[in-house]
Amino acid sequence: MIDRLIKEINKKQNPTVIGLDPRLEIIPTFIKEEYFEKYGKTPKAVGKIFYRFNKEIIDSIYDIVPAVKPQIAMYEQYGPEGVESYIRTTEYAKEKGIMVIGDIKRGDITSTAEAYAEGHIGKVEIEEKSQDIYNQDAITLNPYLGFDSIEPYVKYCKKYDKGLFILVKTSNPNSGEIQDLETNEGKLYEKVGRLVTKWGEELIGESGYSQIGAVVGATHPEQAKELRKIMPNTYFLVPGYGAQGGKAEDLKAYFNKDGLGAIINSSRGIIAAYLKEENRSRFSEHEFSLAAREAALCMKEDLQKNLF
Ligand SMILES: O=C(O)c1cc(=O)[nH]c(=O)n1[C@@H]1O[C@H](COP(=O)(O)O)[C@@H](O)[C@H]1O
Repeated sequence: MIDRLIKEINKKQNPTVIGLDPRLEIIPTFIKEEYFEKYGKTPKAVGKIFYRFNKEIIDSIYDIVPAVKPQIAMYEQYGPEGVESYIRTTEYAKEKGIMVIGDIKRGDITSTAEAYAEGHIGKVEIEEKSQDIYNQDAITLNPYLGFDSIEPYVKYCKKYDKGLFILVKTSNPNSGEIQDLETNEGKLYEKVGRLVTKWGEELIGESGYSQIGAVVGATHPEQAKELRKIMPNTYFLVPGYGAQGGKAEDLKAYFNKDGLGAIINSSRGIIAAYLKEENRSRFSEHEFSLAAREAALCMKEDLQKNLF
């Protein structure tokens, strides 16, 4: 998976991933009206609305961006119809040749992790067929339960060429409360970084990077510098650019000298670009996907200018 991702990043000359985090308040009114009229104000309508919105976003960016990262909470909150919308979205992204990082942030004991792993990055046996239900190339995981909660996923990474991005230093303001605690081996996030590196050693691909990556927030460049040293073969998924205040000029430390090693995420900054103050007079709500494309190209340019 990591070799495929790097190939896409190189091909598109763009180390970014667009977050597909739909919320009703950012969806254009004309889309909401269409489906609310047909299905009433129901979870079914919301599922259709999200898919319609995502499909147009994917159509507008699939040729310039290597991957999308749908955040499953936005869909799960609407029950089965929301989850169906998530699955249709990942299916469509794959159809358009764009990679999918499923932001599912799971973490549980081995027996439960087995089910999560089989369902999300393995194949489930139904009707004598094995099926990849969620169409994800990689997923995010929470490592707080230790290696026996991660191991079940590793098996499927090997078997089906999938990847993991494990939370090491998250972007949120309170991340330090636990992640920055001092241990006898440095800060906790450094210790977790070393563990993730060790877990990934047996999954290093041709590119020299492991299929087991790490999540390192764009809002913590100082910590990223330390982690980059500890984790030379680990790819960083870097959320927090844009809406959370992460700036391109701070992101150099997340990359290795080879110009690889990190993929930067932006969700609201791209998919809700048409709602930005400066864009309101330039794009109508019918042009939300044009605004998203322009924002994705701006992000690419911003990174290229400041990083390489
Ligand atoms: O794993 C993640 O993707 C993640 C980790 C983290 O430390 N911080 C973080 O913001 N995220 C996710 O990245 C996305 C950020 O969205 P925006 O702030 O809108 O760009 C959301 O889907 C978050 O759930």
